[in-house]
Amino acid sequence: MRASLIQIGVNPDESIEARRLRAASLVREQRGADLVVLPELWPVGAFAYESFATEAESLDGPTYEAMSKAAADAGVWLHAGSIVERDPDGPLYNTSLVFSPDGELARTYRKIHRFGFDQGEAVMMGAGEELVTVRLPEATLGLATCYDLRFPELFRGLVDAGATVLVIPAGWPARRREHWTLLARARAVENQSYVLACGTAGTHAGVEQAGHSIVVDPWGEVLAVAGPAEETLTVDLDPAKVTETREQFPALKDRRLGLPAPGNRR
Ligand SMILES: O=C(O)CCC(=O)C(=O)O
Repeated sequence: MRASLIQIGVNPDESIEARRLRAASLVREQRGADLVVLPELWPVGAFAYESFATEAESLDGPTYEAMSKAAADAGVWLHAGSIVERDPDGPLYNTSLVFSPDGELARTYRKIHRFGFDQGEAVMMGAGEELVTVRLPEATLGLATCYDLRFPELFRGLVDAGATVLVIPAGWPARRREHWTLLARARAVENQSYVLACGTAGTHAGVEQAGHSIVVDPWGEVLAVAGPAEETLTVDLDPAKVTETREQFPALKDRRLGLPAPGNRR
């Protein structure tokens, strides 16, 4: 199963329209891959809070249009990263779009853990309430976005729902790059799953992006890692390795769930 992670640059000197065209053409170049992944909020930039309301799109908006065509032209499964979704009946959401190789919108995922504490995304966007997996012929994707990476219980939920490849588009800041790499490897090891973590490159809204998109196998080995600049990583995954790892080192079977809360026993 060949996966390509497009670590696209999000510098403000490029218009959103131009970036959409460029992203579509980068996706088309990945013909021959099984799965292509773009990062979080790449059209607008994850920290461009002042543009969220004006650049919000409906689920059949311009990013949908461009990515649906690009997936169909390339004949690939496309995790098109996320957009600022305008829900006509609700708040804005940070929503990922996954397309099948015929360009159909297969699933959407609204980011569950909003970043910013009491500011930014955390107050400007609604929180997703649903775990999402996507069945591909070779693997089951478990979807998460950026800050979600810090919440291991989300990934356990995805694994319990059958996920074998955890896909994490992000707009991670450079100043916490160590956390990004460490958490991506931790999520792979503890869940005995592939991790595809695709970040953005460049600087926007004054926030330097970490880049360093990373692919980790179910044993925690780093298969590929990008540099800080725009780059596409292409990696061959072996879906059987998930089953093998889970059978040969069956730690997931040793979980002890439902233990009582701490008591007062001495
Ligand atoms: O958790 C972090 O350090 C970064 C999270 C983030 O930038 C985001 O979710 O947009």
